Amino acid sequence: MQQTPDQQVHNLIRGAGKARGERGRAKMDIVESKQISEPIKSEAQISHLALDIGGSLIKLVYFSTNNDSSSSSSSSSSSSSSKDSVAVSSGNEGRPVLEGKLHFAKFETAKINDCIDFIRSKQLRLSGFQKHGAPAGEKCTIKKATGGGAYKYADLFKEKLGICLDKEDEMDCLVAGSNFLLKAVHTEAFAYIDGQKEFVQIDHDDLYPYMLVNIGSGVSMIKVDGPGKFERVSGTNVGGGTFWGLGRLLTKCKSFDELLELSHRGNNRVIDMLVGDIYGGMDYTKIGLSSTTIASSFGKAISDNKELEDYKPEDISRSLLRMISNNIGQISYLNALRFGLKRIFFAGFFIRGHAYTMDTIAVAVHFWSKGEAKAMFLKHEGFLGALGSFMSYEKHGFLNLKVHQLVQQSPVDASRGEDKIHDPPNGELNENQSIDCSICLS
Ligand SMILES: Nc1ncnc2c1ncn2[C@@H]1O[C@H](COP(=O)(O)OP(=O)(O)OP(=O)(O)O)[C@@H](O)[C@H]1O
Ligand SMILES: CC(C)(CO)[C@@H](O)C(=O)NCCC(=O)O
Repeated sequence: MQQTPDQQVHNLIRGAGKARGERGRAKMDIVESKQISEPIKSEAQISHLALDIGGSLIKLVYFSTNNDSSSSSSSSSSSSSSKDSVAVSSGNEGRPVLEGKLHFAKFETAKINDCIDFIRSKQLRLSGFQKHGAPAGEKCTIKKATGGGAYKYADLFKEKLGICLDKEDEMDCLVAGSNFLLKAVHTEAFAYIDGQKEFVQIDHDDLYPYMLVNIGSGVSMIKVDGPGKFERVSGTNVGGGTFWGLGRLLTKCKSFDELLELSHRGNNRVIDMLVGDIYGGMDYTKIGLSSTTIASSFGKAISDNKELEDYKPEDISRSLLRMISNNIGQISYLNALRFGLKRIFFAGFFIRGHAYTMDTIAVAVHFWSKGEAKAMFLKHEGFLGALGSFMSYEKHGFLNLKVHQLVQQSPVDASRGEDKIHDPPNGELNENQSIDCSICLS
């Protein structure tokens, strides 16, 4: 009988373990590159899959081995494998170490069948762990999953893919994903200042406490005090779902990216009521408001005597984006102030690496904090929950993950003021989102 790629590697690994007199599962251990030796070659790939099924989007993180020697880590001492073969080395105490990448993909939750087809096409459902005590003949592989959809769609995944979703708490996963990225990926965090991205070096000894603001469909504000130590201190229902929902109704846009794209060309002053509109063109200096400050989002629509059709969709989009980003920036700052936090990391797919969104949030935080607090953003903004879900394989002792810093690619072209991110239609994100790493299997 022909074996799946995953089975081939698992068998290979079992064989390698036996040859060294090992039994069953290995313990968790830190994989140091100097411990990697004796490369073993296989023509197989292996994948661990973790999901975050949110109100708007499903995010996937999965590991696959390199099938190209050129992509194996330069920090590893494992010798290169031939093309189409997998570099499998033995780590500490002969435990198998696989060189590869963490890949990222996303799908609209409303199109969950596309996600199911993707998982099927990549054979991602095959790798995993059999459920203990499952009746003979009942094939069910366990996958880590978080987000509300891990509950809502559990039956669908079981029925269509034979996958049992092992649920992990959403806030736990967001925090685990954020801590992991901030520590392991040195080009992860950046500030957005005057239209430029500036990478922020994270001091591992001075990371906590910080505020994490995850802007998904709704918004969660989490005070993070350490690994696994956090409190969700606030949230708001005016989030990414509000922008996309209202924007779709008001502009007839067919996709989120189209709505975002429109905002590039729009002018919010056509619809927003500015301080100057109220004060006859003057600043209100006494309370620190310039004439161009928005006094009331969408306020001009009261008196313009116009119908919706009379406004340009691009102006509506810009006004809406500004209103929501500004509001989130302000609430985040107020919560940071409650706890004396100076650093606020913004994540979630609402941001979408979009210049105007980041600029508005950063300016709001700067303005309200009088420069005391700093807004920062994350390269893998929308994948915190999915990464945290992936990390829980490690937490439960199934694998040990080590990121290779040297081959981590630059996330964005910092010279570009306006980033346009176009994902391929099949949900997989571009190469520079993937993270080179190795995993030590248990
Ligand atoms: N292609 C897209 N389709 C729909 N929304 C998108 C898309 N790209 C970005 N977004 C924005 O990202 C938001 C979803 O972000 P994210 O995936 O982080 O949250 P979620 O997990 O779906 O939501 P929640 O955590 O509240 O359940 C959407 O509400 C929308 O504003
Ligand atoms: C309900 C969740 C946590 C689901 O991800 C998210 O959408 C959210 O944080 N909403 C905001 C809810 C509130 O605190 O008002």
